[in-house]
Amino acid sequence: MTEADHTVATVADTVRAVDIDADLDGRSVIAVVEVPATSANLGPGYDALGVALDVPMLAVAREPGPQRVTSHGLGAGELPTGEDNLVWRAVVAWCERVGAAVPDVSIDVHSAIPLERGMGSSSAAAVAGLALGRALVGGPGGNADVLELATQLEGHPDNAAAAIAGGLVACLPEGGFQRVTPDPGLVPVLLIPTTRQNTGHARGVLPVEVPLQVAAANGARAVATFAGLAGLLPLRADAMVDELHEPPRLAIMTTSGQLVAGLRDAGVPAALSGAGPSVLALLDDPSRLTLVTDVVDAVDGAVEVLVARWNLAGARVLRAPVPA
Ligand SMILES: Nc1ncnc2c1ncn2[C@@H]1O[C@H](COP(=O)(O)OP(=O)(O)O)[C@@H](O)[C@H]1O
Ligand SMILES: N[C@@H](CCOP(=O)(O)O)C(=O)O
Repeated sequence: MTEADHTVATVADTVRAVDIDADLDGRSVIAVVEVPATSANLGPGYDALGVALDVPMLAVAREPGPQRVTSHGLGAGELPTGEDNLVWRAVVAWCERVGAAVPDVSIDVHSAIPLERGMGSSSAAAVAGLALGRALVGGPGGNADVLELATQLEGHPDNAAAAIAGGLVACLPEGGFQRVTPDPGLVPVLLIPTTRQNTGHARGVLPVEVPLQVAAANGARAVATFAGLAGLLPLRADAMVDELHEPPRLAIMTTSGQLVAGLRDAGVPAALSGAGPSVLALLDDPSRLTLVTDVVDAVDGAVEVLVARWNLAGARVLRAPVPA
């Protein structure tokens, strides 16, 4: 299966229907974790704000099989199957952190999170591996160690924090984050172009320095965006405007630029999702979806419209070994 063959919505249904207790080739299940997709930045909250969405990744550890990692769903056929796979590297990172021997397991990953689309696939993979490692070998509970290791693997904390805790998060520069429940009256809609954007590359186009006034204005809008998403104030389209990372990124992602501009012109709060190319729009009334589809119909390039829901649970252990 290639990503072009299936929509995120149909693959998400397939992943939700996976029988996580099924043996495979006689190899029984040892541990299972589920991790959500995420949308980071939310406009002005570069490397700081993130939300979790109901698009799942499942990682199932079984007795060892022919390869270390097998990917199903989105990413199958292109992701590494050996010890260089990010999910496995995260399992190893957790074991090293807690001083445990790395267990000899094979992992099946079932993912509906498309690669390099700005929906946090790499963070989900890292958090899945760390959570699976903890389920397999134990170690400290809480979020701190998982977030620290995921941030090391990723280079930024925003997706990882949302993937760990679910909901809406604000990451603090010195580490850690604060989480709130996003406004249940807001509907997150993802516009997912078929094109891809490697996050590392999209970080490389950003300026090293910005003027003080730009930084100050961005900070003000980030506060208004967080308050709006948390349901404390109405979410305004002009609050989600960013001047740090979106201008250089939208200059290299034409369809995303058209989507963001069209949505904001229509008064719909919207932002580049993560490093793109997907775009996140927020609707305070589901009937406003036609405003979104009108903008999508007007742009160049194919775009999937995914009406999503908030994920509030974050990373969950669905099966774990019974302690001896
Ligand atoms: N299911 C997965 N298993 C292993 N690695 C993954 C998985 N999903 C994503 N990755 C890794 O993350 C990379 C994509 O990360 P990135 O460029 O940050 O885009 P995204 O916006 O999707 O996070 C992939 O090329 C791969 O290396
Ligand atoms: N803050 C990061 C977020 C990247 O998210 P992704 O889903 O595109 O990996 C950034 O803007 O680089």
